[in-house]
Amino acid sequence: MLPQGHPPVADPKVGVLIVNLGSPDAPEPAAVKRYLKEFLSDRRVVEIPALLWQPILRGIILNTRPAKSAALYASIWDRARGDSPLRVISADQAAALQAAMPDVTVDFAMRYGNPSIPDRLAALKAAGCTRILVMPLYPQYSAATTATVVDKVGESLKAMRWQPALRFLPPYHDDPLYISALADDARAGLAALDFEPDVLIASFHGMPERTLHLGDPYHCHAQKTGRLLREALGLGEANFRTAFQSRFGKAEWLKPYLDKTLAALPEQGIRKVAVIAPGFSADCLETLEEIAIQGREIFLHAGGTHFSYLRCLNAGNAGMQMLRGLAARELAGWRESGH
Ligand SMILES: C=CC1=C(C)c2cc3[nH]c(cc4nc(cc5[nH]c(cc1n2)c(C)c5CCC(=O)O)C(CCC(=O)O)=C4C)c(C)c3C=C
Ligand SMILES: [Fe+2]
Ligand SMILES: [Fe+2]
Repeated sequence: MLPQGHPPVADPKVGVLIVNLGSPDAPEPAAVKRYLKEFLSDRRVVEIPALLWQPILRGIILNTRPAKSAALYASIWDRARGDSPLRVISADQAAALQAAMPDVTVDFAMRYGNPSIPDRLAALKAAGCTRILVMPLYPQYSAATTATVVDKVGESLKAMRWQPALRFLPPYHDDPLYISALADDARAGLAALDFEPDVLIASFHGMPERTLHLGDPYHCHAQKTGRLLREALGLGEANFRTAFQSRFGKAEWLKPYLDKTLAALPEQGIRKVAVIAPGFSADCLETLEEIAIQGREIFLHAGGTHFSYLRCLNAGNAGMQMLRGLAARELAGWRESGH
């Protein structure tokens, strides 16, 4: 019994918060503008001094890009559920993880936009979670993704008197659980095609090339995932490529670029390709639009005959088995303690 006048105390619980990048609230210019303003003002995402960058962002980018991006978002929006694919899939992943781990409280948040990290951390705390495992669903570490989740969690905890204990899922780019989930899913995806690809392309989101020289391990993590996936699938180097997509701005980004690769393959006699996106835990604008729509057009226009995009792990069996395994490992010692 608590003494009279003592603030209420919930039964201590363990929480899990899965986090992905985020989407605008609606496929409309005003919502995209709000989202891009938050995203592109993050100094880990655009590493240009704010005094230089903010006038470009507010004066040019936020006046031109939202209308274009909103149209692209509209082309992939999940109409049935009235939401962005990334948010819909994140919700499904959280629900499936919750069903598999009834003794912990699972929720999801988006780094930019909604549901926000401070909001969901506050909800987990209110539900009694004194220990929280944060799982940034980025297999490959980068300062622009993984680190900024940690930053935001830290910022959110600044406002809390009674902070929960925290753990963070480390990058899992070479984890056997991840590689075998990718390989199993890729094998099933390839077997379901009505053609046999000459080449499988593993496409990763790009990063500015200078981040590699500044010590960001993202490029190395992506290359290693690509190699391990190729080996797990038993493919030779001639039948596999790693590429980087979604270049943003005028600087050099990690190469080879996906669009240039797709445009060049047909003249090398490679006319049938499948593309997989192992760096994305959930399908989103960058996969459903940039690869599956734009990538296909580029390849077929260049003389390719067969193109297929293999979807992400999403909330499917292989991916959920992996997330359960990763979560169970990172929670070791917490669940058993009765918290
Ligand atoms: C998976 C890893 C990701 C890395 C690394 C990454 C780096 C990065 N991204 C931008 C700029 C943009 N990215 C955008 C969308 C977007 N990016 C990722 C993931 C990574 N980004 C995802 C999952 C998504 C899709 C979100 C969705 O709602 O579906 C966009 C917005 C879309 C647009 O307007 O075209 C921008 C802009 C930079 C600058 C960067 C590294 C420095
Ligand atoms: Fe991005
Ligand atoms: Fe490297």
